[in-house]
Amino acid sequence: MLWLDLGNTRLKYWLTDDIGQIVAHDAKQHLQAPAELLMGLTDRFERYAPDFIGISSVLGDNLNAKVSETLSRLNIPFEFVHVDAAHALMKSAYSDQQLGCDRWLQMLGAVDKKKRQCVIGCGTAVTIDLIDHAEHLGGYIFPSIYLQRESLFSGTKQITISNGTFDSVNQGLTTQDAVHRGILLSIVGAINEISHRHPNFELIMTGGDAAIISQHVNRPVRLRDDLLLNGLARYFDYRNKS
Ligand SMILES: Nc1ncnc2c1ncn2[C@@H]1O[C@H](COP(=O)(O)OP(=O)(O)OP(=O)(O)O)[C@@H](O)[C@H]1O
Ligand SMILES: CC(C)(CO)[C@@H](O)C(=O)NCCC(=O)O
Ligand SMILES: [K+]
Repeated sequence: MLWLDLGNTRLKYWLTDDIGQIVAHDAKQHLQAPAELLMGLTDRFERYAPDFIGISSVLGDNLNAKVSETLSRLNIPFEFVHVDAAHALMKSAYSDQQLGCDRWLQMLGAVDKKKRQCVIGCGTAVTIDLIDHAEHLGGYIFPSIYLQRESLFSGTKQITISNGTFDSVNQGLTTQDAVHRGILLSIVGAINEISHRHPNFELIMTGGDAAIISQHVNRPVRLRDDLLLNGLARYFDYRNKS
């Protein structure tokens, strides 16, 4: 099987064998041109010769149509995931017309009906979702630390582009430190507040910035980099059985 994750920043793919082991994987910045990037990958995908391609996309109908057009040339069956708020593995009170596919799949990949869970995705946006015994209660969406920094750069005169690091939540004494520490605190503070309100929810983090952020969270965090892939596998596995 070939699995595709079309995110706002990167395109990721995984090739898995019959027992679900990853045999090839890559992640590439798509610079808002995912269909073009896919075009460049079609030779490789043809060589992989998967029997099916399962797709998570948060790119919207227009880009998804272009992606479909590109994939049609491969003569390999493919299918986009559609969020289902009434799915047997997890019910959701969230509008399934709106809930991002990546968010939903990350939850589907983590969900355990015996647990209370807080799933935090740290990609282009940071998402925080609460799940109570396989019932999604809703969540929060924040701009990532990088998006927050860009908005300060573009919306102010005196804060100019700099390449500081997000490594502390203590008060800063320079513009660069104040910006980076303030932004990191906005997300870490929110996570700590949410975890304080929901003390018996297990904290699970995934995505590119999970390691940077989790260091400052004041409760144990489970880092998982396989949630979306696991969600994709569960989704299509379930579909094939029903
Ligand atoms: N200057 C930057 N601007 C934006 N993102 C950056 C920058 N530098 C690094 N990044 C990384 O790009 C990542 C976004 O892609 P990543 O693959 O990590 O997460 P993701 O959840 O897959 O994102 P998405 O699915 O939205 O593409 C951010 O998590 C961040 O670590
Ligand atoms: C929040 C993001 C950007 C995270 O990648 C994505 O899941 C998305 O575009 N979601 C749609 C909005 C929503 O989830 O309510
Ligand atoms: K948008």
